[in-house]
Amino acid sequence: MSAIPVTVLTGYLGAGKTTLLNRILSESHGKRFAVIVNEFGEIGIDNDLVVGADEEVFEMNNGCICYTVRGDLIRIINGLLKRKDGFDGILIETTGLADPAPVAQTFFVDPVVSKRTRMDGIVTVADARHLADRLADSHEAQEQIAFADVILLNKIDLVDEADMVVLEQRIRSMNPFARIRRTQRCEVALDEVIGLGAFDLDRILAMEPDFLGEDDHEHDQSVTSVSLRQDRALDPVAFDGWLHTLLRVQGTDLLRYKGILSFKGSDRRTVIQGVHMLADSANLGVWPAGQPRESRFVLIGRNLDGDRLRAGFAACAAP
Ligand SMILES: Nc1nc2c(ncn2[C@@H]2O[C@H](COP(=O)(O)OP(=O)(O)OP(=O)(O)O)[C@@H](O)[C@H]2O)c(=O)[nH]1
Repeated sequence: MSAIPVTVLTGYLGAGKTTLLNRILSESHGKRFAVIVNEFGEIGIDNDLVVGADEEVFEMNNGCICYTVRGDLIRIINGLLKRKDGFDGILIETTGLADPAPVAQTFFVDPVVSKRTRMDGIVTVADARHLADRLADSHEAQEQIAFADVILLNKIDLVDEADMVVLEQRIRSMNPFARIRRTQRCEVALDEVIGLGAFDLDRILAMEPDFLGEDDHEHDQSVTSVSLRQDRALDPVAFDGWLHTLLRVQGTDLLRYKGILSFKGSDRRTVIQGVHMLADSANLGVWPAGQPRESRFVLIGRNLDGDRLRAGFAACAAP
């Protein structure tokens, strides 16, 4: 049974999450998605999405299944995995104020859920008109940008080109790895947000975030990123120890990390990714012919000490 890709959709209040969901629920894309709307907290979702607000589960006429979560996310997903009619993907909307981390972590923690699903990506919808203000005053808004694999910079009709460029630079300085898409009413091809596969890792890791200002102190921003590379194969025990210690000591600061690693004694590519303290690893298959077996690991978070991280990672190289 292949693992079902899960996409977490996040974004500040009013950014356009429901607009994107409506698009997915009503477009004829020929795919079957299960959409889980996280209704914890007092922030309801738009009535046009929740057709029958009393029901927990309902099917849209394009085949998508919509769930509103009033109970436990794991219970809902377990129920969903028991359904005989398969899914092409699961999409979870978190409320605008929610920290996406616990939702993303669910997929690494629960044994059944982590076996049957895989985190495909985190999509953040940002309101281009208000993002700069929110980044200044909201911790959640910063985290939503830092976590993202894809950022829809939405409501571009309300912002001029010069402001957009500044905004994109600002986003880049916080998260050099995310794919940024400018949208109006979240108009975006579905395969830009769903089915990214392994977080688009190859593309992300192929970038040179060092050029994008990881140690750039011009911006007084607490969220930064560090990218690590190593030509020599890693010692699995040393890496495990280093990562465990790092997560124990700095897990709360680590918003997101992901990497493709080459371990001594293995001809497979290992993917490691995580959110805060919880990490997950998987095998990507053998290294493609002609591709250097280089380990690459990127971290996004607060209070990251680049030199220390580089030294720690370098020490994981196998003798
Ligand atoms: N001008 C403009 N308005 C938009 C755009 N996209 C969405 N909106 C409007 O912005 C408002 C908020 O959009 P929603 O999709 O409800 O946003 P949300 O993130 O789901 O909001 P919450 O669920 O309250 O957090 C709605 O009135 C939308 O019609 C856009 O590209 N341009």
